[in-house]
Amino acid sequence: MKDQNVKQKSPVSWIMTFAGRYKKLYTTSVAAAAAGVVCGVIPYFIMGDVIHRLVEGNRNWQDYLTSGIWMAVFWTLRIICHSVSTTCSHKATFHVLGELRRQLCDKLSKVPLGYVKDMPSGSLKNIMMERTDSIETTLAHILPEFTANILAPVLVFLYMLTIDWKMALISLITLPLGMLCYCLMMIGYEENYRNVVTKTKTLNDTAVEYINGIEVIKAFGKAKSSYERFVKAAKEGASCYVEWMRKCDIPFSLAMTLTPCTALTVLPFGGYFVMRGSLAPEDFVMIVLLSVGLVQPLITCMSYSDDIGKLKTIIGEVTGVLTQEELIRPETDRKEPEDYSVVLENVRFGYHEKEVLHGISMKIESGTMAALVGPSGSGKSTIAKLIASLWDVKDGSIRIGGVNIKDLSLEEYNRKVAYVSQDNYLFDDTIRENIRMGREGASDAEVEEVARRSGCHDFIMQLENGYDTVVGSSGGHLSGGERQRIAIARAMLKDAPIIILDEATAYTDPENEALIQASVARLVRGKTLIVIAHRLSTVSDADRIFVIEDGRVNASGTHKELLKENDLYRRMWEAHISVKDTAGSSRMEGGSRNA
Ligand SMILES: Nc1ncnc2c1ncn2[C@@H]1O[C@H](COP(=O)(O)OP(=O)(O)OP(=O)(O)O)[C@@H](O)[C@H]1O
Repeated sequence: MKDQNVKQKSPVSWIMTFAGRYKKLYTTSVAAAAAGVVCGVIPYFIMGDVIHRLVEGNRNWQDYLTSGIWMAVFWTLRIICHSVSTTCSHKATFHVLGELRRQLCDKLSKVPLGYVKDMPSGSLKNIMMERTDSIETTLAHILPEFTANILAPVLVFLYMLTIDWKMALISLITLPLGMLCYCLMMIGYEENYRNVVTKTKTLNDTAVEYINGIEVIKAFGKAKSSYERFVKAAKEGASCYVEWMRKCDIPFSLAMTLTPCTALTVLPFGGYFVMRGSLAPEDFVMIVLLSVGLVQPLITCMSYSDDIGKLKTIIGEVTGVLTQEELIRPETDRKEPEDYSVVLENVRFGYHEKEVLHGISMKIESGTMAALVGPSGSGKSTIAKLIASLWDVKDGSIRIGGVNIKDLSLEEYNRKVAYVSQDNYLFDDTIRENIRMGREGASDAEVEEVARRSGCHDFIMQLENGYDTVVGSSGGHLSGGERQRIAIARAMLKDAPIIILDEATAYTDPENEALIQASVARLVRGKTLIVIAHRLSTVSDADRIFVIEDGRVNASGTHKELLKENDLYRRMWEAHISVKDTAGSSRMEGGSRNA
């Protein structure tokens, strides 16, 4: 399905877009609902016939018994049809919801990382879970019940026309008045509903932020102000809803009172026609009975307009996600890279409107180690993320082994590149499974081997359940350094030919960092390694160091060359050495004090 096709569709065709091979179930559901309506109306015809026979003086009780049995049969059939109809529509609806979530999940893996990161943390989850769930009842009931509730009064009205056309029309007099009141209530519906949705979203995002940021909130004594923000959002959400409901009160009550009042017109006019002799008393009784059943289904239909409004808003939100621009990639590789060299040619990129990379060009030979260094905010991580294909360049190109990465499929590309950042996410699973995520199907022995070689086996074995220790949500049961080491082991298990380490050891103490570096160096031998590190000593033996300043490559070369030729690098190196010296001497001072 092309996502663009999802845009601007009516709710029914939108549902059908996701129903796939379950479309037939919806068709069956509607057909069964229609059959149920016919079965539900036939007893009225039989009833009319019974009244006629009674008035004509028929005293044969067997005739009435047969009519009663037929009425029971049709009512039973009506219940069976209703049950078939709802079963089919529910089955189809659960498939639609499943498909919807699958497409949303799939979409998130194809859109640029920035889109996901820029959304408040609660919003996407809210769209995928709560909001999608909330349309289940509407989706399951709308098609069969709308059909039934429209078709039934139409059939009843047609039947009334055959009895007495004037009385049939008279029975509808209050309907337009009721509808008018209902329409008045619906003025500004979409805007009001959107308003409620926005307020609910704000409340949701505030709650998620409050929970996610609880550590900072406590540490900085912000509990009161954060709680107040949450309460304010809750109050605004509630008052916006109450205000809307208050506006609806009078027109809604009038609509609900006027619409079913068929008796107001049918009784006086019918009585008058009977007295004048232009309407048979038995037809009058029948018209009164039918007029009662004429309006109720229409009221039920009107009550769906609320659900349809909600459905439209949710369709808008879901299509908003589904129509997001994806990273432009083919399904399969258009060309096979010759090697694993990485070349950036005049790359320009910006988050939103602000450009942060202003024409970056660099060449990293296959199988070598390159380092990106530079002041904070100069664009190092952005370059790494572009190479890892988390965003698309705005201008220029990135080539792997001579092939533009836009000509490589995302799936294949992900196999070729392993990216480890400062904040690698660990899933709430065991350490073993978190490492195994690097290569599906890796054996326990392979997982342990890579952990040993990445220098995390020892600390894992000290945990209560070793490799079977569950790391908690986002790896919260582990320290920052431990999380990073596991993320490195996971990337090493992937065994990708290009490895990007973006401050991957930032949380690790210098001793452990040196250990990890040595392990990584052994593990990545022969691969292309791109490292970003603030501690310059950890990258001084890189084959090539790129000095990034303000979104541009200021210089490149080996450590020795840059020390000799580049002012910025020399200053950074001197600052790094003096910090190291200070840290070293204070450690020594601390040591002598302790001695
Ligand atoms: N998601 C984002 N949205 C908007 N601007 C961003 C985003 N990520 C980074 N930036 C901006 O882009 C610029 C480059 O950031 P980047 O993280 O690439 O720098 P860096 O050199 O890696 O910094 P550091 O060494 O501190 O990690 C900065 O001005 C930063 O504020």
